[in-house]
Order: sequence, then structure tokens, then C-alpha cells
Amino acid sequence: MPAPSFPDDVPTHPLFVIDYAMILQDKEEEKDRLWDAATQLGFWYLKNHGAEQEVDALFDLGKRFMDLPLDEKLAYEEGDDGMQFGYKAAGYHTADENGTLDETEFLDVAKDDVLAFPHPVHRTYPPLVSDAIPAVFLPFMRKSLAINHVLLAVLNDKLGLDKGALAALHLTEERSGCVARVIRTPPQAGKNEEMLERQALLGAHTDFGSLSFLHNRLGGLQVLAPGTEDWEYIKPIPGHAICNVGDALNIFSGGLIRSNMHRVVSPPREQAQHERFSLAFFTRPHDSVILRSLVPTSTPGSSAEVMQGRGTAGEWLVRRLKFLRTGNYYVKE
Ligand SMILES: O=C(O)CCC(=O)C(=O)O
Ligand SMILES: [Fe+2]
Repeated sequence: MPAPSFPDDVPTHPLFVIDYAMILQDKEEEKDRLWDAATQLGFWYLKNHGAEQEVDALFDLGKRFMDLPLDEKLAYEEGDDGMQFGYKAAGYHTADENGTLDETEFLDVAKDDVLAFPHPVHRTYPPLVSDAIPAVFLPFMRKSLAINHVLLAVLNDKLGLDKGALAALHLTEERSGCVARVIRTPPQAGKNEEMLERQALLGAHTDFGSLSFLHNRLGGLQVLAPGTEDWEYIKPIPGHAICNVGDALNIFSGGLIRSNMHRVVSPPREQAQHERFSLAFFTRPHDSVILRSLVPTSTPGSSAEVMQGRGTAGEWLVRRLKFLRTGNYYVKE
């Protein structure tokens, strides 16, 4: 039974719709709108991105992976030491500061393992996944990388940086945390509606990297927009990717480009009866990049300012991942 569409009467937070075809045609007006979207909320829809087929193929593969028996998936679990690729089981991250367990499974496949296939750079994957690297992961990653690099180039120019300055921090051939992720949450049937709206299945967070290229079919993603106190759903629109900024780009931009808080709760109403799949490609700076602002003025007290002197992108990612793990929860206390 296919899931019903997102209900009309559930409030949502509107996003700019950026037309990727117009960005490719170098339309100044569209680039201005991208800048507005990136600096005001840090989330936007992207239409005409041309990755539909690659996205559909990865949704199919992701479902086949998640349907494997749990013990087969657990053999590839990411562990508590900051490994960011492989399988993350439900309950292995905490969803809030009380230590509530998350309900989300991830399949995380590294850009480096895909580009160097069949030679592992970070790790190996289950046969179902390895076998799909050439036909499914590679095309999805090539498109995602290309799109995020075009968007980064626009933001680079709007920031007034030298040509290629942001690109030089995101070199595809360098070792990095760039990753394709398939995300699954189980059906939420039988729970009361009020509880569902409050309980995060994937806890509130900002993304670590620079740009995320996200694909939603069911609702569940929510943002906490600046100046509001309520979480609001982002409505999935067929054929539209959801793009968002992460902390690294916020830092590089001296706080001008916004990395906004978001989370995943149950899909609304009847959609809650269905398992939820989403997928994302995260473009992150390569591991050796030092996290610092590239623009002279950084707002005092901004996350960009706070991050100055925090080391490299690779070190920082490992620290943040360890912090999320349930197995390290006592360390936080
Ligand atoms: O599943 C989603 O819609 C969002 C996932 C997400 O925010 C993440 O994996 O960082
Ligand atoms: Fe996220």
C-alpha cells in the first residue's frame, strides 16, 4: 500500500525553490535567490537537478539493504570510535540530552570507497552494497558532487572570495568525510499523535559538512527557523531535492551562511503508518582542511567565531560522531 501524500492541513515551513537549470545558465537573479536562501534559513528546494534516476536507484538499493537481517547489517556497524561509514543501527545514537535512543538506521557509504572501488579506502561493505557501487552509488555520487560544487561556486562568488577558494577546500580526490546516506525509520503505528510530534526519531542537529543534498518522500523532517520557538515540517515535493548548509560552510563564511537546526520526527497523520526512507549526499571539506573563516568579518559569538582554532575537518568530524554514540553517553555526563 503506497503512503498517502503529505496532509494539506499540517503547517509547514516554506522554502525558496531554486531552479538548478537557471543556475547552470548563470542567471543572476537565481543566484541572488540562492544567496538569500543560504543566508536566511540555510535550507532550500532544488528543482531540475537532473539526478532523479540516480536517486530512485539508490532508494531501491537502500530498501534492499535495510531489509537484510539485523545481524548481517550489524557486522558492518560503525562503532564508537568515530568511524563514520558502514551501518548505524537504531538506538546507537542518542536523540536528545536525556539519552533517549534514536530510532534511525543509516547506511553510510564513503565517497572515497566508491571512487577507488574495488580498492577500499576506509572500509568494505556488505556484498549487496559493494555490488551496487559501480551502477548505483557511483552515478548518484557523481551527480551529487557536481551539483554541490556548482552551488558552492555560486556562494563562493557571493561571499566575494577568490575564484575557486571554496572548491580548494573540497577536493574530490582528497580523503574526506563525503558520504552517501540511506536513512530508515520504522512505522510509528499505535503511538499517540501528541507524543509523535515531540519525540525525535533523529535528534536535533546541524550537519557537520558544507552542503547536504537530501531527498524526502514522506514528511518527518522539521526545522527550527530563526525567530521561532516551534519545530515546523518541511513538506517533501516530488522531484525537488532539499538542500541545506552545514557547519563547515557556516564557518568558512564567517557566519554569513546559515547552518540551521533540524531533526526527524514521525511522518504526520496516516504517513506515520509507513516506514520512512530518505537519502542524502553530504559534501564535506577534505580531512586536512583547517576550519576557519575565509572572510574578514566574523560575527562575535557566532559558531564560526567559536570554531576558530578547532583543528581540521577530519579531527572535528571524528569528535562530533563520537559524541553522538550511545556507547559514549557516560563520557558526556
Ligand atoms: O531524513 C531526513 O530527512 C534528514 C536526515 C538528516 O538530517 C541527516 O542525516 O543529517
Ligand atoms: Fe541533518
